[in-house]
Amino acid sequence: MIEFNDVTKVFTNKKQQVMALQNIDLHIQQGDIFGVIGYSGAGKSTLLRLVNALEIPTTGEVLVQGKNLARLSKKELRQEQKKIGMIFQHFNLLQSRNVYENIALPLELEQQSKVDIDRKVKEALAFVNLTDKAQHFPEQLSGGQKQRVGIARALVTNPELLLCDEATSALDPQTTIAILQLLKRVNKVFGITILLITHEMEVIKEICNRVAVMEEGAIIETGQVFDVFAQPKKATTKQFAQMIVRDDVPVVIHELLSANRYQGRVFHFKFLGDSTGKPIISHIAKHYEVDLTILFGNIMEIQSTFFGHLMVEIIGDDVEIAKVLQFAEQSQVNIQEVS
Ligand SMILES: Nc1ncnc2c1ncn2[C@@H]1O[C@H](COP(=O)(O)OP(=O)(O)OP(=O)(O)O)[C@@H](O)[C@H]1O
Repeated sequence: MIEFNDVTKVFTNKKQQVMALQNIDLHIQQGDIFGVIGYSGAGKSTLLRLVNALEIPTTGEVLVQGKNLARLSKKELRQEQKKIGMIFQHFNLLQSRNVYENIALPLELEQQSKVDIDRKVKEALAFVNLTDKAQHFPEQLSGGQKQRVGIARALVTNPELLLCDEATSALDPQTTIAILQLLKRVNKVFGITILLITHEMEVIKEICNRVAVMEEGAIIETGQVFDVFAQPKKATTKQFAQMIVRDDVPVVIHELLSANRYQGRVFHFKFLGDSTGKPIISHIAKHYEVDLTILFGNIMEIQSTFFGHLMVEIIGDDVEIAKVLQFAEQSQVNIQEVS
C-alpha cells in the first residue's frame, strides 16, 4: 500500500540544513493500522506529509498503491490525493460552516450533485453518530465531537487510506478511547488503511497492529506492536514501553531487600506470549520443596497477546531453587534475581 524506499528529506532554511528524515525504509500493508511514534522533532509529521505529497523526498521514493506521487502531473496527483483522507490534531473545521456543511465541503469541491452530497453527508453523519448535530457550528461542539466531524469529512469521499496527525492529542483520555474505537471501526467496516502519527503509547497499544519508532529522523525499531514493546531493544523504545508496561522493580522491594526483610531470595519473573497461559507458579509450588510468595505483579495485554511480570520471594535451599529456575527457564519464563 505505502512503500518508503531509502527516503531522505532535508529542509534548507537560510543556508541551514535540517535532516528531517534519513534512510527511511518502510512498508505499510493494505488494511494495516500502522502507528509511527516518536518524541517531538523525530520526523513524524514530515513522514506523514510525504505520503500525500505535501512534501517531496530529497532522495529515495515514496510509493502509494505502487505510484510515485512525486512523478505525477498536477491533475494525476489531485486524482490520487482524493483517495487519501486526513484528520488533524486541531480538527481544522471551518468555523463559519455548520457540521453538515463542513462534511459536505470535499464533495462540493468535486462538484458532486446536491442529491449525492446530501446522501453521502447523511451516511457519514450516521456513521460517526452525529446526525442530531448536523446544524450545529464547530464552536458548539466538544473536542471529541469536532474530531468525529473531522473523521466524517475525511470519509465522505471514500478514501482508501486515512492519515491521522496526532488525532487524539487534544482530547481527554476517555474521549481518546472513543475516537480510537471509531477509527478501528473505520478500518474494519470500510477496509481503510490507517497511518497515524502520535507521541502517545496508549494510541499505539489501543489500535495499531504495526508500529515504527522514530528518533532523529530515523526508524529505530519496527514490527508488530507486541514484538516491539514486549522486548524493546533501543533506549527510546524502552521509554515508550515503560509508559504502558511497568516492569521495573518497585523501589520498596529494593528497600526491603537492603534491610534484609525477606527470608528468602527475590526473583523477577517475566512471562511472554505462550508462557502467560501456563500454570507455572502452581507447578513450582507442587513439585519443588520451596515456598513462594508473590510480592508484586501485573499482566498486560497488547493486541490480544498477554505478557506479565511477577516479583516472587522463594524460600528454600539453593539446590532446590536452582531446579525451580531451570524449570522456569525451560518454560520460557525470563528470570532475574533481584539483589
Ligand atoms: N518546513 C520545514 N523547514 C525546516 N525544518 C523543518 C520543516 N519541517 C520540519 N522541519 C524540521 O524537521 C525535523 C522533524 O520535524 P517534524 O515536524 O517532522 O517532527 P515531528 O516528529 O512531527 O515533531 P512534532 O511531534 O513536534 O510535530 C525538526 O527538526 C523540524 O524542525
